[in-house]
Amino acid sequence: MKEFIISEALTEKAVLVGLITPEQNEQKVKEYLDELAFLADTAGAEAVKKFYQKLDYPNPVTFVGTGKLQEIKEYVIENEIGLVIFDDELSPKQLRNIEKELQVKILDRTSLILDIFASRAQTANAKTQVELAQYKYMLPRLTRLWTHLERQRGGVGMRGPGETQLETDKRIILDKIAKLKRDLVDIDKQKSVQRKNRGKMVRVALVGYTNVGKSTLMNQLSKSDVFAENKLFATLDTTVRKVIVENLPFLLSDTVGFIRKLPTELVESFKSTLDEVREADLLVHVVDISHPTFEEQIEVVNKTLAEIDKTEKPMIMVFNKVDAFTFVPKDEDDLTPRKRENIDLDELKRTWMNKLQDNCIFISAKERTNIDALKALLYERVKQIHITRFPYNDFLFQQYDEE
Ligand SMILES: Nc1nc2c(ncn2[C@@H]2O[C@H](COP(=O)(O)OP(=O)(O)OP(=O)(O)O)[C@@H](O)[C@H]2O)c(=O)[nH]1
Repeated sequence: MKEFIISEALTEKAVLVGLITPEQNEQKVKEYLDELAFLADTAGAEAVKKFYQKLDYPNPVTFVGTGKLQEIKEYVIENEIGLVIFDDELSPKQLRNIEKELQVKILDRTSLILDIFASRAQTANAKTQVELAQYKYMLPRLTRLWTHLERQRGGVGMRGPGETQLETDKRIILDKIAKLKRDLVDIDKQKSVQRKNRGKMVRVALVGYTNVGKSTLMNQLSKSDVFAENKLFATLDTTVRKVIVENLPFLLSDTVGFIRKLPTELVESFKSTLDEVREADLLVHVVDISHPTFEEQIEVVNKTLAEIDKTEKPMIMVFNKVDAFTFVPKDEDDLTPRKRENIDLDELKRTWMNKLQDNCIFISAKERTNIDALKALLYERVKQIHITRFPYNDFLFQQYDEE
């Protein structure tokens, strides 16, 4: 089953395909494909061409229309492309038909993200979570992957009487899923013991869209050396550090970045990573304000948070990368897909501060702009939580004084 992990194959030129529908306008699809190109790059593939098609809804047989598929096919043959990536999730039937027609490797956004996850997973926990997510993704697509095996009845010893190969394969995968889930329960137990052992310290979790600068900020706040890279999902596992501001220690965790269009059942596979979010006392939502679609990224993060944790937690919004914010003036004849084209940074600050009051702050983690102000804000919030929880106990402060 390991051949499902396809990282090694992704060193090739890729073509991207997006559909413009009444739900996804042209500007949005262009932004999605830019992000898909970034994802492809992270996986090791170079996006050399983007194809778009306007349709009322995806073609149930081939996703795009037959004419468009022929156009893609000609391009693929002419330019010796080995990989075509679709921005939306393909049904097993669409996948099968497209593969048959194009005769090259076909991926969709989900399988590409899972491939990146697979190549980034370092610890047993991350590896188990990714493998579980991959099998969950694979299960409904078995007909595509395994029909050729259906004819080879009798070949594999584990098969039950009267079962087709497909049923056997499904059963094998369901068994694997069950085993991975059990493994994760064990890992969860260990992790929750670890979390309990962290004592009474207030827990703060950095959350945010992928590549917004969470690890960079973690480094700045904790002076640690967490891996920060301009690639998506540099952080798959949660890193926890003790941070001390003034005299007040608290625990800060860096979590996996969120991304749009990731199916919820796959998000669930990352349960033990996301437990860090569930069990946090305070969320620090990091935003890349220099990104053209940062508002949409905020929505994706808030939506994902609501899915994984029903309780409303206190949250601070940290608008990062102010150094990279570019102002696009009103009168410029501009083709940009930028939503905020007529807004400068001050106006943006005013808008968000009106909305969130002192629950937001504008920083540059890279250039250390306003980091001290962020520390002061964190100090206030962590102190409040600590005092509410232990009104008669200044244990934490004492503990640190004694160290
Ligand atoms: N210009 C600018 N770049 C920044 C800033 N903070 C981080 N970056 C860059 O943004 C990229 C992503 O940073 P990370 O810290 O890895 O982001 P992350 O949110 O942890 O990423 P994931 O692990 O994908 O979730 C890196 O190239 C950083 O150098 C900033 O304040 N300004």
